[in-house]
Amino acid sequence: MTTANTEGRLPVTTHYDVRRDAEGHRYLEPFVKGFDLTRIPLLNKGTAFTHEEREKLGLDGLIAPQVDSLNTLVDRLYRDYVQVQKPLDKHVFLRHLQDRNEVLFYALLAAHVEEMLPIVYTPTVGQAVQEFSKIYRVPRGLMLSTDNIERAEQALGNVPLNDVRIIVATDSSAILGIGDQGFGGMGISIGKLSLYVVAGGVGPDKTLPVELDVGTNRQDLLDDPDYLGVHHKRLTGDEYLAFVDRFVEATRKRYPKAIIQWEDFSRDAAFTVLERYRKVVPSFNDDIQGTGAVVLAGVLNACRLKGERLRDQRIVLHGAGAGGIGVTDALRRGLMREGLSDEEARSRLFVLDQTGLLLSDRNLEAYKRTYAHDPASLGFSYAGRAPSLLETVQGAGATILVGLSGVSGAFSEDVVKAVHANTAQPIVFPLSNPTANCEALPGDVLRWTDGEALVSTGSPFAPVELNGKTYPIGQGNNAFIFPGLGFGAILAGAREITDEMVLEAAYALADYTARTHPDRLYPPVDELPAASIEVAVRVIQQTLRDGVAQEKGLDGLDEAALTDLVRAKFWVPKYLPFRAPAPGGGQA
Ligand SMILES: O=C([O-])CC(=O)C(=O)O
Ligand SMILES: [Mg+2]
Repeated sequence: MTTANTEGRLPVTTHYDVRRDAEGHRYLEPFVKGFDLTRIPLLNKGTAFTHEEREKLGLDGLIAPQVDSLNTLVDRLYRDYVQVQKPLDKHVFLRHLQDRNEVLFYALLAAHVEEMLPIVYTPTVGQAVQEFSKIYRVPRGLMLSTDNIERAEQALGNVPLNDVRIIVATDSSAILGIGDQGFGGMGISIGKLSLYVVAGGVGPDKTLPVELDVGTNRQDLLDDPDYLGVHHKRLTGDEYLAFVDRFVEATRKRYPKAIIQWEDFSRDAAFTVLERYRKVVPSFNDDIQGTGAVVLAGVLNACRLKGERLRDQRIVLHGAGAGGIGVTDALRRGLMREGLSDEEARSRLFVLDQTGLLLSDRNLEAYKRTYAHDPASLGFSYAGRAPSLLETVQGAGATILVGLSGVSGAFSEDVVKAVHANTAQPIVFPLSNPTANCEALPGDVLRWTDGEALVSTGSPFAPVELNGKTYPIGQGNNAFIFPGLGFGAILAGAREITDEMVLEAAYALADYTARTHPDRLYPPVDELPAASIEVAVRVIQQTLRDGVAQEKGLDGLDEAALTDLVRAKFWVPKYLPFRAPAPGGGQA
C-alpha cells in the first residue's frame, strides 16, 4: 500500500503503483502530491497532467497552462532530438529525458526504435560508458561499491521500487569490446534495461540497473579526480566473490522474484559468477548465453539460405572470451541437435585466442580446454606455437568465420578470401562491439567475396550497395535474445534459467526470422518487440517442459493463448490517470 511510513520520509513503496478499477481500467494512486510529482520520472507527465489532476494533486500554477497529449509531446521531443548533432549528445538528451519523464522517454524510443537504438545502445553506449563520470547528472539504479557493500541490505532497501523483476548487473571488467571501464559500466546496465522495456515489454518499474564497483585496474581512471568510482584496484579472489555474494544475498531478500542478467564480466569472472549463482537465483550471462543464442539463430538461418545444415559446416571462432566460448557452446548444442555426438560437434569447432588456435598442448584456462584440439590429429601443419587465424581457416576448411575478439580489422582480406575458397557462400560474422572494434566492415567482406558472403555484425551497419544490389546487414546482437528470454522467464516465474531455455530462445528467433523475412539472417531492428514476444512464448513453453515454472495456470495454455498472454502483459508507454483509491478496487 501507499501510506507514508512513521518517520515521515518518502513513502516506502514502489514509485509506480499501478492499480485497476472494477472495470479493469489501469490508474495510478498518488502517494506523493504537488511538486514532487514533477520530479519522480515514473510519475511525471510534464504538460500532460489534466486540469482536473492539476487541481486535485496540488499542481495548480506549477505547470505551463497548455495540456498536451503524449503523442504531441513525442512529436515535440523528436523535433528537438533531430537538432542534436553528435551521437553522445543525443544519448545524453535521451538519458536526461528518461530521468525526467520516463513514459515519454519510452514513447519516443518506441516510435523510433531503429533510429534511437544505436544511441541508447551499441555503439554510442560504449562512448557513454567511457564518459560516464562526465555525463552523470542524477542517480539511477543501485551503485554498490567497496564503500557500502557491507550494508548491501540497507542499500537495497533504499531502492524506491517494490517489485523489481529484472536486474542487469555488471562489474565493468569487460564492457563490450572495450575492456575495464570501472564505475562507467553502469551505462551498459541502464542501456540494456531500456531494451528490456521497449523490446521486452517489462515495465520500467520492474527493472533495476546495478553497478558492482569492485574497483578498476585502469591507472588513468584511478588518477582522475573526476572519476566517480572507488579509487582502488579491483578486488580479486575471495574478496571479489564475497562482494558478489553479499549483493546476491541482499537481492534475494529484497526482490525474491528478480532475475539477474550478468553483463560484461571478464572471461574468468563471467564463468565463475554464472556457475556460482545460477542455481541460487534465476540468472544468466548475456555475453556467454545471450550472444551464444543470437549467433546460433543467425548461423542457422545462413545455413538455410545456403541449402545446407549446420552439421555440414566447419566453424572458426576468433576470440575466446565470454562471448567466444558462449557462442562455441551454443553452436555445439546446435550441432548435437542435428544428431552429432559431443565429440563430433567439437571436431567441427576451431576456437582461437590471442595466441592462436586452442591446442591441448598449450597451457590453457579451464574454460578453454573443452575446445582445445589435439595437435596430432589436427591434420594440418602450422608455423608458430599455435596456428594463426589464416592457417586455421585454410587448414580446417572453414565455411563459417565468427569474430568475438574485440580486435578491429582481424578479418583481413586474405582471411575472408580463404573462407570463400572453401565454400561458395561463406558465413562471416564480425560481431565485436562497438563499431570501432568490429573485426571487418561488412562492405569489405562483401566486396572481397563478390557479394556472396552471408554477413552480420554486432553493432548496426547501413545496408551495403554492391554491383547494383543492396545487402541489408542483420544485427547479430544479443538484444534479439535477452529481452524475450527475460520476459518469458518473468512471466513463467522461472526458478532457474536453464540452458534449454536459452537454446529454445535461439530456435524461436531463427524460426521468427525464417517465417517473416526468409531472405534475412536477423529481423530488422524495428521488429525487436515482435521477435521478443515470440522468444518469450517459446521460453515459457520450455520452462514448463523443464519443470522450472512457478507461475500457476500456464500448463493448459496452447501457443496462441500464451501469445495472447505475453501480448497482454507487454508494457506500453502510456500516461495513466491519477485517481484516488477506488473503494474495493484490486491491485493490478
Ligand atoms: O551490448 C551489446 O551490444 C552486445 C554485448 O552484450 C556485448 O558486446 O558485450
Ligand atoms: Mg555484453
